[in-house]
Amino acid sequence: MIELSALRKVYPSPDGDVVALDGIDLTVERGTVHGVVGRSGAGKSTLIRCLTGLERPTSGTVTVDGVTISALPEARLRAARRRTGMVFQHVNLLDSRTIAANVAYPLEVAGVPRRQRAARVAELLDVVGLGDRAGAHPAQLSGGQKQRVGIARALATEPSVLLCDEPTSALDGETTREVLGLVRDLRDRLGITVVIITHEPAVVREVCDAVTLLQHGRVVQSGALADVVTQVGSPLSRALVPVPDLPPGARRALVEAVYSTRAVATSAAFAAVASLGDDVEVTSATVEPLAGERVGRLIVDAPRDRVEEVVARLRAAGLEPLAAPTSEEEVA
Ligand SMILES: Nc1ncnc2c1ncn2[C@@H]1O[C@H](COP(=O)(O)OP(=O)(O)OP(=O)(O)O)[C@@H](O)[C@H]1O
Repeated sequence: MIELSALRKVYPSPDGDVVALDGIDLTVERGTVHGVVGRSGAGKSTLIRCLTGLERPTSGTVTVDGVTISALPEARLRAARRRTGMVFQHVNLLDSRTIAANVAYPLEVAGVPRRQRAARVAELLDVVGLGDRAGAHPAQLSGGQKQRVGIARALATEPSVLLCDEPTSALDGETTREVLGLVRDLRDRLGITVVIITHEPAVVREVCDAVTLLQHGRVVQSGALADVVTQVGSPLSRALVPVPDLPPGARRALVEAVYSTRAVATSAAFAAVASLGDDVEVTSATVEPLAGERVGRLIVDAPRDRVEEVVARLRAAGLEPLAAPTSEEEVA
């Protein structure tokens, strides 16, 4: 489990201090995949660096599996770092070494004897599905395979936490799904805790159990995926369940609504709108598979004097409605 408490990081600079993290309180449950999203400069990388102990917080604490990383002296920090594996956007493998030798590298550094190392590397390559490529060199691998080697290397020292910084942004859609499938598998088989920084809503939808949105170094929204997306009008609901652009032209008043298909069938949601008559219509809608279920979001266009009636009807049908939503926000 990871616990951040009142975490603050200030970088001094000649033009004045830069507050990268401004009082972060966050818990990541053991054995879950937690996404961290936010615009460029929101503080995501700083957060990860504080988790690895590469960066010392200005104040506040970082605790990983009961060890307060932020309070450890330098000498003990190195051992603690082995408990956290890092995966980056660009894998940075040693080209002259085989895949197996790349995965073995952190074990060499940790002083693990040769025979033990070989057994562990074989096991790790099996875990990431590259057991038959041990003797290949990085240049012979696809981008997705390289990323899997990076994950195997990060797992070499048996970390309890895997920190992933934009692990799939250099990969195409199919390969992204493959790597995320592996992350899910690691969570399920090894019970590992994963923190994944991403700017891609699809990554959060596909693999995260919980998600946190950062803005200017602060937590704007955080929680289990199924909960945040059904908070109507919230930035994560809008980013993770995006509806197509509203058609141009005159609008009367808008009502936004979200629903989990576990509670409300999409046909029932549309029937509730239809029951309001011809002058109330769905102007944009989507249903996204997410967190093991499906979440729908729709925007209803209605005459201004019927907004309250629309909200009441949608609520009675089991949806979470919001009158007069502001414009769609881009958060990721
Ligand atoms: N070493 C540093 N010295 C000074 N300022 C820094 C340093 N590292 C980060 N910052 C500043 O701290 C803020 C947060 O940066 P950070 O890299 O954590 O954001 P980010 O959300 O990861 O952004 P990106 O998505 O672009 O990587 C930014 O304003 C950045 O300019």
